[in-house]
Amino acid sequence: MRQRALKAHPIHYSELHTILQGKRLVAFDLDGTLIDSVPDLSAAVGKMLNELGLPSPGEAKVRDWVGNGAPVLVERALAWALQDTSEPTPCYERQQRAYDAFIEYYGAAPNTLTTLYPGVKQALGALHQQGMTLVLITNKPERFIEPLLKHFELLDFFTLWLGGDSLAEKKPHPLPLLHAAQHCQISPAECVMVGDSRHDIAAGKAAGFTTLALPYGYNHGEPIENSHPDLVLSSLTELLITPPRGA
Ligand SMILES: O=C(O)COP(=O)(O)O
Ligand SMILES: [Mg+2]
Repeated sequence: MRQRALKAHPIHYSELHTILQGKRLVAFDLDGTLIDSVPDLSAAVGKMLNELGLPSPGEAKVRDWVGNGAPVLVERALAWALQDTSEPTPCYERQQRAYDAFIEYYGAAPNTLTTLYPGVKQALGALHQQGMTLVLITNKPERFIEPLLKHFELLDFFTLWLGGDSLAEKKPHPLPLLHAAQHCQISPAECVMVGDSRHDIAAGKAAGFTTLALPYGYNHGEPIENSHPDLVLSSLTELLITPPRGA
């Protein structure tokens, strides 16, 4: 059942300061955290299903299917489209054809309808300026990361980016987070994971990172508060709050 997200309370400087104190690395999720990519993902899913003679699901459904990487997104879309047909479980060939078509359609138009969320560039810029090491950890296939970051002029902020297919495990497994920390020679206790889904928060907790959540992204229709992150921001603009006068 879809629940209404709890309204994040306004963040006080001291709260954020405590969370970020002594931190040296911030790992950002991509879809639903930095970019609202569902319109383009949904268009590609629709074209893929139409090519197979199946109906388009529309953006609202796709929004709830994003978060476990492209193969699972395609699996969920096929399961929805085939549920009332004589082939409720697609054969391997159909699954593979669907995945290849999705990758082709999404690769052809990954940033036509996709937009940056408020405060993203400013927050990344401010953290980078403060000397924080920034990494990007998404479950999206790695091939799409660099073109998207380039398109939105975010690439230069990041030291490292990992996709769902970059390593043997993806979020909610802690491996990509631990890999990033080790690569940057920073201990997990000095790292923060910022994301919109339960997979980001679970991976962050399992890796020993502090966890910050955004409530506006894609979390399978559930409030992110259910995952008990260390702090919920209402937007990345809140990372820009400055000390109160005299603090
Ligand atoms: O491709 C996905 O499933 C979503 O990727 P994310 O990890 O950037 O939210
Ligand atoms: Mg996400």
